[in-house]
Amino acid sequence: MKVLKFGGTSVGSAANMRRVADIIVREGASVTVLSAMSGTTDTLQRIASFAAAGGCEEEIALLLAGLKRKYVRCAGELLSDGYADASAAVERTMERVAAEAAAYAGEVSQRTIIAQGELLTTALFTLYMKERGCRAELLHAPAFMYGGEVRVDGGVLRQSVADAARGVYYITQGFICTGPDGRLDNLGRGGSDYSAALIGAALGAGEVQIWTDIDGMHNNDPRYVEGTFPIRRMNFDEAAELAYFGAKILHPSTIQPCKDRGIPVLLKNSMAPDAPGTVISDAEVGGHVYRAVAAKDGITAVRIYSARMLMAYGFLRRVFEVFEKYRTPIDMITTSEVAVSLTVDSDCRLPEIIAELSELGTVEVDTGNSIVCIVGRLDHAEHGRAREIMEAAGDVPLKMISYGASHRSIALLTDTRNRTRLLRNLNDKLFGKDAE
Ligand SMILES: Nc1ncnc2c1ncn2[C@@H]1O[C@H](COP(=O)(O)OP(=O)(O)O)[C@@H](O)[C@H]1O
Ligand SMILES: N[C@@H](CC(=O)OP(=O)(O)O)C(=O)O
Repeated sequence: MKVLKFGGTSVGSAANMRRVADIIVREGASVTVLSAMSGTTDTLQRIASFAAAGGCEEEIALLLAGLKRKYVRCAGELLSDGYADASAAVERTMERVAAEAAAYAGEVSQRTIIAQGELLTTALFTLYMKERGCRAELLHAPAFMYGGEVRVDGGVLRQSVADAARGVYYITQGFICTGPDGRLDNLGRGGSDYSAALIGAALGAGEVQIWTDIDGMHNNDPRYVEGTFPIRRMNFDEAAELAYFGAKILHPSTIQPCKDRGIPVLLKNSMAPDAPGTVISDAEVGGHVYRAVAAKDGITAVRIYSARMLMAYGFLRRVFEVFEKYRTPIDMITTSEVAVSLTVDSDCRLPEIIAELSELGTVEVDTGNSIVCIVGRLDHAEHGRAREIMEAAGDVPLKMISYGASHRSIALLTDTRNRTRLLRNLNDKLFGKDAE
């Protein structure tokens, strides 16, 4: 059984959706997970923000009209028999978003609004599959996907896809789920990859395929660095480190469910389906020491100075408890005699966190940073690795270095203004022309 996921760019137009349908049929996909057409979730998020601010009816109407045009045009180019159903679905969705925005009731409305992109895209695409003569069925992901302590109701899911072996193509939404309060919720931005991995794991799939707009995981971020190349095979742990530290192609939580069940993950290009892509599995991959570099922006560094830390135990526990209380994960951490520095990628609870940390010592907050992570076989017993990396970084100022927690990665913190230069320096020095 194969589970395939297509990202927003892969379903971003009628032409791309046709390509996606070809791939689904060619691969014999049992379950297909779709994101919303590219740009939709951002627009819905903006509508929700305007609704939260209040008094922005015009802005909301303008955004809704744009969305409606995009979906109606797509339906027009894609469908003939199914067009009337599709445009009725578009109309209903726009009305629902408008009503939710008008009666905005905080986070619950926000979640409902941003869920509509996946719901509409999958509805449209299922109509198209049917029009092509395929036996396609639309599955409502929140019926089996749960957020909070994320889980899939395997019983409900297996029952829902019972006819997969008889050639039915099941289409479902990535990203969305039922929240702990029983209402529509989501798995966080970019979460459709995670949906596919969870569904694959729950069904014991033979393979999870993540289809995007690039030929697999590259050795560096192609948005900032020229001459990057795809990595053909990766180990689960390497891929997890890269996704965690920013490789945008993969949501950070995607690898674990597949690793737990030993299910290979393939990263493929929907614009070039015959390109080999990247295979991620539990096989140890030999070869070059340095595998890839990734960057994550929007990082805030928090430093806590306290003489009480000197020779004390229990201090770090108290610091961690504050982050735990506000459900804010820590990415990097370094300590000195009287200070601890750590980084977070979410600043939504930062005011409360800082207020509580201030009871432990003097707190300094430094925003606008990036983590750049080098992933490879970084055997700590080998001579000269750290020097090699530092020399490659060159004169880029580094604010924190995290080395030693894993044999697979070293993470560097720098001001985001230096991120591209650091990525390029590392690319030039750590990856020779013959690297893959
Ligand atoms: N290491 C990397 N390898 C491949 N792509 C990367 C990497 N880092 C960043 N990217 C970017 O990620 C993009 C794909 O992002 P993604 O969110 O998966 O798209 P979608 O969900 O629309 O399919 C690529 O177009 C590429 O620019
Ligand atoms: N549509 C959601 C979920 C998602 O995963 O999208 P994509 O696969 O296009 O990154 C988002 O934009 O966050």
